[in-house]
Amino acid sequence: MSATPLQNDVFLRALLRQPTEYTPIWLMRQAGRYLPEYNATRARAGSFLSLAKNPDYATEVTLQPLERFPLDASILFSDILTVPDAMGLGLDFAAGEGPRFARPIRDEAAVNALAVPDMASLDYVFNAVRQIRGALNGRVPLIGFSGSPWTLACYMVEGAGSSDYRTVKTMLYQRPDLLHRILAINAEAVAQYLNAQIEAGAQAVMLFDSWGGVLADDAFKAFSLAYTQQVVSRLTRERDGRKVPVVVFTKGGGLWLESIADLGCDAVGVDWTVNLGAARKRVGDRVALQGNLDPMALFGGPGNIAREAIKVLDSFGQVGPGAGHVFNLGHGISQFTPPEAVVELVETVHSHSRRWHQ
Ligand SMILES: Cc1c2[nH]c(c1CCC(=O)O)Cc1[nH]c(c(CCC(=O)O)c1C)Cc1[nH]c(c(CCC(=O)O)c1C)Cc1[nH]c(c(C)c1CCC(=O)O)C2
Repeated sequence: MSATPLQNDVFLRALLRQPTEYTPIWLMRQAGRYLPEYNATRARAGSFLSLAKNPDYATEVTLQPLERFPLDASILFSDILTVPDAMGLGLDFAAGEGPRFARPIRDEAAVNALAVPDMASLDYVFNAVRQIRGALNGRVPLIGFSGSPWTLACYMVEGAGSSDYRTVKTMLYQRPDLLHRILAINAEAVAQYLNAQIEAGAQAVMLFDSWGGVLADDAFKAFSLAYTQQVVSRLTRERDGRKVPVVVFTKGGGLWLESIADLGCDAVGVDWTVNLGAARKRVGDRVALQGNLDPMALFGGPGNIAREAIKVLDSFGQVGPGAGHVFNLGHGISQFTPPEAVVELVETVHSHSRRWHQ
């Protein structure tokens, strides 16, 4: 990997709770359908999957939001479902629908046949990481990511998105042994996958536990948290003399912030239902926090977007010694977001946050 020094490491320092002059910002799903240039590249590629599997296209769309907005981090353009795809489940994105697996894991025979995939089958992801690092040339850090073992299991068992998670929860309550076997395989696969991204040049990594929040309290601990913990404990935490921060984002995880902060990660991502100031009191200075503007606040129109962003910054408050805040949305940006809304958001966060960093 090239040794180009980072020109902007505010994001990495905030995650590590080191002093910064302002609050860094990036947005979940910052490369995506709300950008006309993304839609143009996807049309050339033919489909989402051919875009994501081609490192040239993946590099192009990763950089698109950075050309428009002065964001403080970039995120690998890929998807969390690359791992189950590499396990042979047959991923497909039907037009206008969400993801779908041709061969979901529904019974004991399918669980018996499941294994950690050969990481060589995910080389297109690691090649994209290397190529993006080259194209970034030190502008901002690159975030690698994966789904959490539980969130991946949701898609693997359901075979698609779900409104009630009935299939995977049926397995959870009827045959917890099968679900535990899937989760153990996922934890090992995710750890290898993230370590290979770090090896290829990812400078921070994030685990998306997008469906942790649908679980009952005890089930969250046994089926989500325990396996995220296994992943975090297996990660490479330093590379080329720099720490590689780990962020864990659990959508709907507000009730379990203390437990998530105790995983050994550097930062906890929070959705918009959480009061950031209260969250900070609960986790103390054990971890940095990332979040948490309601993505729909970007539909508020001029002035109102700034007002809502300021509320988030003021809720976190003074970013003194040992504290860290990375501004983000509480979940992915909507495909209907007007790009001008992001201009106002980034400008507001960069300018208003300075008063909290003195
Ligand atoms: C659950 C999940 C998925 N994928 C992801 C998650 C976790 C985050 C979350 O909770 O939202 C993660 C993801 N997916 C994508 C990224 C790219 C990086 C970024 O810019 O943040 C990331 C980090 C690209 C994508 N992944 C997908 C798109 C849209 C595909 C398109 O271009 O048509 C993008 C830009 C497709 C996808 N991928 C997934 C779904 C449910 C869908 C369909 C829904 C939708 O269309 O928004 C699974």
